[in-house]
Amino acid sequence: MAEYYLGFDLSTQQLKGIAVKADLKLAYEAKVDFDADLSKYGIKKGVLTNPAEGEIFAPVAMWLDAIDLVLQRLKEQGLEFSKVKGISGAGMQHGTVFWSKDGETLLEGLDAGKTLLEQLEGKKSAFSHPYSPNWQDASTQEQCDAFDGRLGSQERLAEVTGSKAHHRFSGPQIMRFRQKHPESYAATARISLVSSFLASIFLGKVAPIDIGDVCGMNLWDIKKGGWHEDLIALAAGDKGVAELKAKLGQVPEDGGASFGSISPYFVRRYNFSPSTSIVPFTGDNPSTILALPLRASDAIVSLGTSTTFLMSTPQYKPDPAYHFMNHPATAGLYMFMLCYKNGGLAREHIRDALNSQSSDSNSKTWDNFNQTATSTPVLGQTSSSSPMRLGLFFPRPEIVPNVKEGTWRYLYDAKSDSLTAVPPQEARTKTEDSSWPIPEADARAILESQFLSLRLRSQNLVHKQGKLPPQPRRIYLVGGGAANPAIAQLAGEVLGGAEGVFKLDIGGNACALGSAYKAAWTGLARKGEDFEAFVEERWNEEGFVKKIADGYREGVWEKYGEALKGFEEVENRALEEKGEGRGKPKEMGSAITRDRDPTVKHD
Ligand SMILES: Nc1ncnc2c1ncn2[C@@H]1O[C@H](COP(=O)(O)OP(=O)(O)O)[C@@H](O)[C@H]1O
Ligand SMILES: O=C(CO)[C@@H](O)[C@H](O)COP(=O)(O)O
Repeated sequence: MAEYYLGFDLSTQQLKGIAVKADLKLAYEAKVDFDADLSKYGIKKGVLTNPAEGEIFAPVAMWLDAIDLVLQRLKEQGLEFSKVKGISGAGMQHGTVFWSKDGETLLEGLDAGKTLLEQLEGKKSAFSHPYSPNWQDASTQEQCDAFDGRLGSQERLAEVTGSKAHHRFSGPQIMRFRQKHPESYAATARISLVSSFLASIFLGKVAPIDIGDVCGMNLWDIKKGGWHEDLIALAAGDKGVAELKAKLGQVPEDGGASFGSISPYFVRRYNFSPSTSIVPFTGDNPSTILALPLRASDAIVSLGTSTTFLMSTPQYKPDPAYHFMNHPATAGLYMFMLCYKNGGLAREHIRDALNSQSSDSNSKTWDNFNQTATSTPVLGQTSSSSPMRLGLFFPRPEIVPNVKEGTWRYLYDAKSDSLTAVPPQEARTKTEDSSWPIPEADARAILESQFLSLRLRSQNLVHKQGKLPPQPRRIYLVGGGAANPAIAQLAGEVLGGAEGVFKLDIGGNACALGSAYKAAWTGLARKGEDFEAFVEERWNEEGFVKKIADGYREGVWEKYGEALKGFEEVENRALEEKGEGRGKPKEMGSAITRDRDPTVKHD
């Protein structure tokens, strides 16, 4: 009898669910698109905003609706839930859900004849606050300054927790929630991350936070393997340490140990077997690295709403310029991550500007954007001596670097190492128009800019590839943007990749797939078999991945290397003009000038 393992991904714009068989082959997949399916919540691109305070958040009720809907869709496709042996999942990182004092009782007593929404957001609410702060939120600069200051420096905070303070990280967010909504904070019995919220629904009680995802909070001491007392005191107020620890709960060390069996609600309502195991749900990025048997110097670029760059490494080399987190399945491994807020939506802005000039001005297709990006020469140079076009395109405040929203366009002369600002469109003359036609030149420039930033910050973590200079061995593209051939081409041109640029050829969602693999590993692995060995054994290279673009191109990769210095300077100018937070002048430099020896271990 076939048996299935389910993986979910609750991300910014969708909830996706997929089922794999024991050989890890994809069997079923379904999704709920929040804007298309649940527009009644008034969301746009999955979220609500309060621009006056830089707040971005999502209604928890919408996610409850989405869970019922995605299960219905999986059922309609023919998935027999009684054959599901294990469930895991992932949630967008950093977001918190605040459970009320009634939350756990309501979860435990769910009536299979009613929907989740009716019962958890009904007469009594399971939540002390109806919204979950979203990772795009930028309202916590004051709290971030306090977090960076508490341990003395951004470097020290990064050393202890894996990251300097970030607006979206749960610690600063919880601190602000306590300050802004003291009554709701007092009425909060438990706090979940988005991942552990989703696990809680399936488990029928509040599930623990996962060992990988907990590193996205600025509250967890990675080396100690426990909550950091001083940072908890900062978020909670000095007298509230024990209270906040109780709200957050214990974090199990083993990311693969089952939490127990599925809630009776899903047994009765959807006919799951009562023995279906609920396996720790982790963050969407940690889960994504589980979808591939990553080797040294392999990199994943996730092109969702955010752009993230992910590597799996045994080295813990924290720095304020990026993030380190515990690997979600294997103790002793870490996930290296860069995360950009201006990913998919920033590219869409330029796509829409180009399409608005065409006959079908409302078109949402990428053809125009792709054709324009690939027909523009490398860095916009018409000859090897003409200046390079370097830009930053941030319609929303950015994380890397920490600057407010804005657009910067510069012409860079690599020989004299000088930058000339391109004036805004309304103040431009005809000559300048040809040096940077807007929006045409933006199509290539935004892709180059996004990949140059990744290259700049990851160059210390990649190794020589045979005779080729240090660069990724393979680049794997995942997320919505991975479907785009122009993006794949530019990823290879800028970042290299000795073997090329690849994408998963199994379904549309690496993150949910990674979760389903974890559920399968927990259910099927031999005693002591680690996650990597389990996946490697079942890996079918031809069936699972597909090469979609060349990587390293001699001459082109080196040309982008010449642009890095100018690009770093463009970021510095943006930081000077619109940077946020303490330490803004250091933010960039540290990424390139610090130790260049990738073998150095910090203990
Ligand atoms: N063909 C395409 N080319 C470029 N970007 C695309 C394409 N298809 C989808 N996208 C982008 O993918 C994004 C959604 O990606 P997805 O990984 O599903 O998002 P999330 O996980 O953040 O909800 C959209 O914002 C869109 O910009
Ligand atoms: O904030 C981060 C990671 O630190 C984001 O990557 C979120 O985890 C959201 O991811 P997507 O919705 O873009 O997949």
